[in-house]
Amino acid sequence: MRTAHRVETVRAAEAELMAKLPEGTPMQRAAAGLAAACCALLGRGRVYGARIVVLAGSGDNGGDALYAGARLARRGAGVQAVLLGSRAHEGGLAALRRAGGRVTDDPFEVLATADLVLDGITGIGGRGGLRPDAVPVARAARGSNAFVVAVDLPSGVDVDTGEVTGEALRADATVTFGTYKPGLLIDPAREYAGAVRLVDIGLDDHLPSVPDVEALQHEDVARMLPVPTASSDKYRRGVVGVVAGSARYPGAAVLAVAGALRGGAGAVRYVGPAGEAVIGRFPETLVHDGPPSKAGRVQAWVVGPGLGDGPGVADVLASDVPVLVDADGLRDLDAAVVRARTAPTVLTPHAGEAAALLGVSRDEVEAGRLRAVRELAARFGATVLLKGSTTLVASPEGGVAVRANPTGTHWLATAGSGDVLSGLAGSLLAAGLHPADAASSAAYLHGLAARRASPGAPVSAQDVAATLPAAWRDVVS
Ligand SMILES: NC(=O)C1=CN([C@@H]2O[C@H](COP(=O)(O)OP(=O)(O)OC[C@H]3O[C@@H](n4cnc5c(N)ncnc54)[C@H](OP(=O)(O)O)[C@@H]3O)[C@@H](O)[C@H]2O)[C@@H](O)CC1
Ligand SMILES: Nc1ncnc2c1ncn2[C@@H]1O[C@H](COP(=O)(O)OP(=O)(O)O)[C@@H](O)[C@H]1O
Ligand SMILES: [K+]
Repeated sequence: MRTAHRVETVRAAEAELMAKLPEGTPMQRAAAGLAAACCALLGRGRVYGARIVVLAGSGDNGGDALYAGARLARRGAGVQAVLLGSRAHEGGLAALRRAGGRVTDDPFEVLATADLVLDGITGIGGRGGLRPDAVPVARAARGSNAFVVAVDLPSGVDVDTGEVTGEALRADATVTFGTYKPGLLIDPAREYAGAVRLVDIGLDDHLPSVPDVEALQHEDVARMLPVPTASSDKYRRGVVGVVAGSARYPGAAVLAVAGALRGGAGAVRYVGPAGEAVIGRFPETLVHDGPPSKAGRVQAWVVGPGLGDGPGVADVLASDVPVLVDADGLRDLDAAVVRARTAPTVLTPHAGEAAALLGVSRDEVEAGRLRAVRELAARFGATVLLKGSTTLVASPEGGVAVRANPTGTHWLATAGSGDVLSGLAGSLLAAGLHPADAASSAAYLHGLAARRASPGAPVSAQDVAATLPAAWRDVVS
């Protein structure tokens, strides 16, 4: 599990750590880790003679960058510092000078020929986008051929939320200290960070056990996924009911069932008007064309994909088993009805559906995904999976981390892929997973399957569904 903590928590942990250690030790650990990462990025034998530019703001983020610059200068790199902001970190600047580094007053000249740029303009102390004096320098850095390494986080992004409200410096890689920060796991800021490396500075013992945001890794998902045993039968493994599709959108039913069949439930029961299309494609499905409450026992329902104005939502919400509501099922969803349910509910809106549920604009949701997903979970008393470039999963209970999905590809923005996801997550719910585990492991497998089905090229929803078993195998092996 990768865990991320907000600034306030990091500051408190750092204060405890600093009280235990000689002054300046955490910064030296950060700078050593940063310099080592830069050496690895430059490659063996490439540090000596490398042209490195340090962009140093007025705070400790600049201090980290300057001390790392000093270490690189001692290994033979030519290091030039560009001082931005009201002052420079005294110790870092002195160390750089002692090591042979220089301060330049022509940032554009040195950036034009740089191999590597260290972005130490702002770290966790930055507020808002870059200030006007830093903007042209940041643009020149990005426009150069240099590899840009963000120190702790890309300057100009919001650390705690992943929002980017002004100008920020897009990095190729980020070296972050002590713990991930939420903004490094959530778009749009995540895209500014590039590949992220974590440097241990001894903070772990001082951080709370529950982070603000976390991202699953293979081994976490492997622990959650159901495994049949000798005593399993199709009913004990769980039956998932899928209420989806309409005369207009029969394909949504087929795709939701395709996802559900790969999710570990023992059987999939389809309820709705697209039974023929479903059976034609997946004869193993049990179909029923009456109301869901008369379809027979299920352990979890999925309702909504391609449903149009079709019936079924109220019936399913009145059941006493977990329910996942997606797509058309989310339209005009009554928070009081969801809150009154005795079994868990999972909502899986995309940004447009989330915006409608919250009564705000789609842009607002996309710019502030973390706030939106938390607000929806609290308002509906439900687990909420907010889809999009970073899929987030929030739980209704307080004191639980939001999960940011690290897999996926922008090619997933294709019609029907959300239907596959809802079927998959519903199946995992029926198999007995906790709602947040079902939702987040489904998003993880779905994103992995999309990448695996068609690396770097367009992918269809059917391809994603068909590749789910391979993604599952990757995770558990
Ligand atoms: N504490 C520790 O143990 C460790 C901390 N570590 C490191 O310290 C970093 C945090 O350092 P920090 O607190 O000094 O803040 P930091 O991010 O450098 O920026 C502060 C200054 O920037 C300015 N500024 C603000 N907004 C701006 C903007 N939009 N655009 C431009 N400038 C802006 C403003 O200064 P002003 O110019 O107003 O005087 C403000 O005071 C942390 O990220 C990590 O790298 C590591 O060494 C590990 C150990
Ligand atoms: N820009 C993007 N980058 C990565 N994944 C995306 C992006 N946009 C959408 N997705 C993913 O694609 C899927 C689309 O789901 P949805 O919007 O419900 O489409 P549909 O209703 O057509 O099935 C979701 O899993 C979502 O997270
Ligand atoms: K930075």
